[in-house]
Amino acid sequence: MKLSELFYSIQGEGKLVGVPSVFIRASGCNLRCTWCDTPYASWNPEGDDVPVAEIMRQVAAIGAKHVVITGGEPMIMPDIEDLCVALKSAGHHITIETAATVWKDVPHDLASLSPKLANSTPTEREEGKYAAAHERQRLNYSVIQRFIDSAPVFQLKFVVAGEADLTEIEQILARLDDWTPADVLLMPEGTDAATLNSRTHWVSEVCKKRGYRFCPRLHVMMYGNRRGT
Ligand SMILES: Nc1nc2[nH]cc(C(=O)O)c2c(=O)[nH]1
Ligand code: SF4
Ligand SMILES: [Mg+2]
Repeated sequence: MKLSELFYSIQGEGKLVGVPSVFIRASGCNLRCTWCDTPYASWNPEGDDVPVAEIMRQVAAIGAKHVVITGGEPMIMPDIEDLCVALKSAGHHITIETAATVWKDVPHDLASLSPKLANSTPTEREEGKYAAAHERQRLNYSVIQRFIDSAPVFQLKFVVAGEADLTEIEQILARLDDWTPADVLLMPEGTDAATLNSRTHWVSEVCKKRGYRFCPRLHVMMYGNRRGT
C-alpha cells in the first residue's frame, strides 16, 4: 500500500474519540477537497509502497489494539482487503475512515463515513480540472448505504463550515435508511484551535436541536495540525 505515514496517537474524532490508536495513512485519493487537511495524501500524494507484512510489523511494534486506517482514501488501495484481514487475524479493532465513495467488502469494526458536502468542492476557477471530477464523485448514496448496512458500527461524520450545510446534510440523510441521529456527527471544519472554536457554538446548538453528536477535532486542539499526530 502507498503509505504516507504510520503513527501512534489519540483518536481525535468520532465515536471512539480519546482511544489510543495506531494510524495508517494511505496516500492517494479520488477526491480533492478544497480544505483537505492531508494534501500530502491527496493533492500531492507522498510516500512509498509498503508491503502489508511490513505495515503489520510496524503496528505490532507499537502494541496497541485499536488501528485506524485513513488517507487519502483507503478504499482505493489495491491491498486494503489484505491489510484488514491481517489486522483482524492479529486481533485488532479496525476503524476505516472513508469518504464512502468506493465500496469494498473488507473486515472492519467501525465504518467512519464522511460524505463530502458542497463546501468541499474546489472552485472551477482555481482547480477546474479537479472540480468537475470531485463534484461528480463526492456523493455516492448506494456506497454509503452499503457501508451502513454491513458495518458492525458506523458513523456519518459531516465536516461543516456554515449553517447552510445543514440543508444539504438533511437532504443526504433523507436518501439514506437505517441510521439514527446518534449516528450523525457534525464536525467543525478547521485546522487550528481558533477556527474550530469559532464554529463550536452554532454547531453544538444544531446538535442539541437535532440529537446529532458534536464531533471535536481533539488531536488538532492537542497538537495543532501536524503530521504524525
Ligand atoms: N489523532 C488523530 N485522529 C484522527 N481521526 C481521524 C484522522 C484522520 O486523519 O482521518 C485523525 C488523525 O490524523 N489524527
Ligand atoms: S476525501 Fe479526505 S483525503 Fe481526500 S481530498 Fe477529501 S479530505 Fe482530503
Ligand atoms: Mg483527517
